[in-house]
Amino acid sequence: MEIGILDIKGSLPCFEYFGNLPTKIIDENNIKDIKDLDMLIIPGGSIVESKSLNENLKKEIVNFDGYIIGICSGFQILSEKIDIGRKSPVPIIREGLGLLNVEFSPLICTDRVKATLETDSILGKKGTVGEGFHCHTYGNIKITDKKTKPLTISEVKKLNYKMQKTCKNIISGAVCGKVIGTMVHGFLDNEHIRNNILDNLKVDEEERKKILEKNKEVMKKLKLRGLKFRNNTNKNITNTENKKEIRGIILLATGSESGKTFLTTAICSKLDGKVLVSKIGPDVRDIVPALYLLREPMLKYSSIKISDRGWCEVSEYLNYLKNSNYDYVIIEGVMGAFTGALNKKNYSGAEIAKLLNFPVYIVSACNKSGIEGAFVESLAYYSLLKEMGIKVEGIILNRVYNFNVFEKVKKIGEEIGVKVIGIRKVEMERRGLIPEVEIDYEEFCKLAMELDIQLEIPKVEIKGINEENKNFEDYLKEWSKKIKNIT
Ligand SMILES: NC(=O)CC[C@H](N)C(=O)O
Repeated sequence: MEIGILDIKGSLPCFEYFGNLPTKIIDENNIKDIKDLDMLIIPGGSIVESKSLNENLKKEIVNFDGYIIGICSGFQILSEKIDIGRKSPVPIIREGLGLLNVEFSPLICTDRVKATLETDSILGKKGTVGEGFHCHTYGNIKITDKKTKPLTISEVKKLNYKMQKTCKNIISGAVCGKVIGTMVHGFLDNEHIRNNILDNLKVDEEERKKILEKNKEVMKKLKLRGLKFRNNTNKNITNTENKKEIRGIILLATGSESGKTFLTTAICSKLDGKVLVSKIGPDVRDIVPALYLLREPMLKYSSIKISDRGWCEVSEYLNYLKNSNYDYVIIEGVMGAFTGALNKKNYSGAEIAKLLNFPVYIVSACNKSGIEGAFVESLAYYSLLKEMGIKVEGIILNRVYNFNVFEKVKKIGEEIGVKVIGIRKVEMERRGLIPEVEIDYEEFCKLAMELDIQLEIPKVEIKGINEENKNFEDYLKEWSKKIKNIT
């Protein structure tokens, strides 16, 4: 039994485990081997956005007569067409392979879901339920012909950033003969789904063992291939020592669109060792570029809940870290550090940073109020975060366009003991580099790797939740009084 996993530009072969089924890596160099496979798994990623399929690869996939399972991006390329024109006044249509009679258009979802099989397939009988998660920008599915049947229905709560009043069932997969597609990542990692596949392919015990053995090797290789993205090629990507220190930071911004995702990705590209990258709040799409270069899987711990939104509670997160062997933990904040703080308790990035008790860097971009304005704004954030008892490691001014000016604010920072780091402006105006509308992981990661960024990442002590009775309003009042005293 030979099960291929496609590892090409923009694909995420380590995002999930695919039931530990893959026994062979298929890339640009051995596409001729596709025809000899029993099954081809096409992972998620930005395969459409990265324009990764060349004519030869297309031909091999279309002519392949074994099973094909496409997940998310892998599903999209099996369809007829994909409109990736999010926030574009006109649709931006990319042709798919047409193996499934499906059309895709923008629909954002990052929920963890229960998904139910709508029809019998090698994944199991109709009515079988599995778990997994969505992580897409273009996930609206229209089936255009009866030949193709809905495969999975997902129960979702949040679509296009909006909480639904009640849980909604959306079509999340399609099947036509031996071609299968689903948006649900991790679906094959459900033990019973994996077993159904092996049963339906009539794989005996002996062969199952062989598959597992081969899969271990495949996983190792896939992971090592990711090193091409690490600037720091000490090649130490697995930390085997038990008790050792974890270093970590949280990037909290003064507002959205400050380039947090780009910085998170760039920082991860410089690190050596085992890295956990997580997002405060539910929008796990932001950490996918970092996972792309780290070749780490998306985990429940990839999203830290902010109020009731997201995947795992702060306490669960800290527990997980306590028993982990990570060298680094990089956490990307959400919107501005204080956005939502007066709304409900623990509704802001700053409050989550406090609960985690991790050091923080404040990120402020210079493109709105200039280097001067960004510095002033960050200082205000700095002092209020301090007021809240949060450790602030420093200020990162992003998109610095003039280093003479920057040096002046840096010096002023030095005089008061505040570390100010300047990151040069990177030209990122075109689609494919803007996470919010379209992102090509390969291009985005290449740019991130080239970024010169040197940060002190301090040791963190993983304790229990750092909870206090005071709420944000109290801190804000106290801090405001101090400002009043200046006048
Ligand atoms: N996770 C994925 O495979 C994402 C697919 C595609 N890039 C989208 O955002 O819709």
